[in-house]
Amino acid sequence: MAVATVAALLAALGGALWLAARRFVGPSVKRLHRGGYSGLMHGKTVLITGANSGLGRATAAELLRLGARVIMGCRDRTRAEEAAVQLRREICQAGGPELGPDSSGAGELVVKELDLASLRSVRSFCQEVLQEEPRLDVLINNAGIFQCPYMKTEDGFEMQFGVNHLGHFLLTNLLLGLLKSSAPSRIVVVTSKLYKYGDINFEDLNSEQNYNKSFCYSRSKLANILFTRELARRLEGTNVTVNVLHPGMVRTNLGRHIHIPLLVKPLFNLVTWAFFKTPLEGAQTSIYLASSPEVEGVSGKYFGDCKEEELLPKAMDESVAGKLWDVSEVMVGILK
Ligand SMILES: NC(=O)C1=CN([C@@H]2O[C@H](COP(=O)(O)OP(=O)(O)OC[C@H]3O[C@@H](n4cnc5c(N)ncnc54)[C@H](OP(=O)(O)O)[C@@H]3O)[C@@H](O)[C@H]2O)C=CC1
Ligand SMILES: CC1=C(/C=C/C(C)=C/C=C/C(C)=C/C=O)C(C)(C)CCC1
Repeated sequence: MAVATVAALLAALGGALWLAARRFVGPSVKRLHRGGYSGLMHGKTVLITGANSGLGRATAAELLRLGARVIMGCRDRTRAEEAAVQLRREICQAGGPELGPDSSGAGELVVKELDLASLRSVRSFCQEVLQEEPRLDVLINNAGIFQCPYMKTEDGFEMQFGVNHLGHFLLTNLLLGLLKSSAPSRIVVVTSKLYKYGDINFEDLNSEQNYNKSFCYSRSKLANILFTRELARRLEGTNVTVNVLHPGMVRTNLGRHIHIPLLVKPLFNLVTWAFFKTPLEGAQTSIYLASSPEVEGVSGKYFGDCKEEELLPKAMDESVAGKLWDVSEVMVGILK
């Protein structure tokens, strides 16, 4: 009995040590712009959706540090203001420059309300941006919702397809004129490797016949890639580029709809701590595509860990991408 207990304790200790070693020795992405305030993004305006949490927040922090004017497009003003206050404080504590338009080399944070589950909200957000912003250099379509129970957006779309694809589809289209007039400019789209398990089933895009939350997430992320490729084709010759990335598995709030029994939670936390990237690690490819001179002029490509990667044929199907574009135009009501 005593031997069994000691063996179990040793196994648990060994397991914990192995997980800790994975975290600290395992492969991690290098921080692209280490410390310092290079001013690389000075004079540039960047709009990030879902910038109050996870990858969006980490991306905002880094681009702010590089001198950008960062517009945080967030659905909850209170959560967004809180995040903005924290981001400013973190930069000041790290010895960064004073934030604000008057201090040289400093970035600036602007919070604006944007609910991608409401076409009305997307339209009024864009109207405000077009009225107030003379330029837009980078748009980062980052916000996302993952495996929620069956819900519909204000306009009756299945929630994951509505927020992850359709909301961003309308947003991007309404801001294209400003991006074009600010060229060279960039659009960065955040997808997931889970796109592999999705298909664009045109006959039931709102999943009214059958709802599978994993399939719907994957379908929305496949839509992000097809959208990127079709948009890149349409933007040829405009000096506006659009690329798509997967961040890897990142420890964020994305899993909020996954129910994990209380007893298993500590183990789950340990595993995600060991195997998942931190938000700052996960945000590196977004930051790279938004700011690096290395990808100037590159468009329509898929990236992971700051390198181009191959896509499955279904994500490169031009006829599906074209049809999805046409159907999305009708769904969001921008058909000319
Ligand atoms: N974490 C991961 O392992 C992976 C993440 N991704 C992708 O990364 C992106 C960022 O997710 P991540 O940072 O992980 O998750 P978080 O949940 O931490 O952040 C998601 C952000 O999207 C916002 N959001 C959700 N719904 C809406 C809406 N209706 N309107 C406006 N904003 C909304 C959230 O706002 P609020 O805080 O108010 O809810 C939040 O700011 C997503 O597109 C996700 O699919 C891809 C692969 C893996
Ligand atoms: C860390 C953590 C969680 C987060 C899970 C995440 C972040 C899931 C990521 C999903 C992926 C990989 C999506 C790919 O597109 C939970 C479930 C809230 C439970 C507590 C610990």
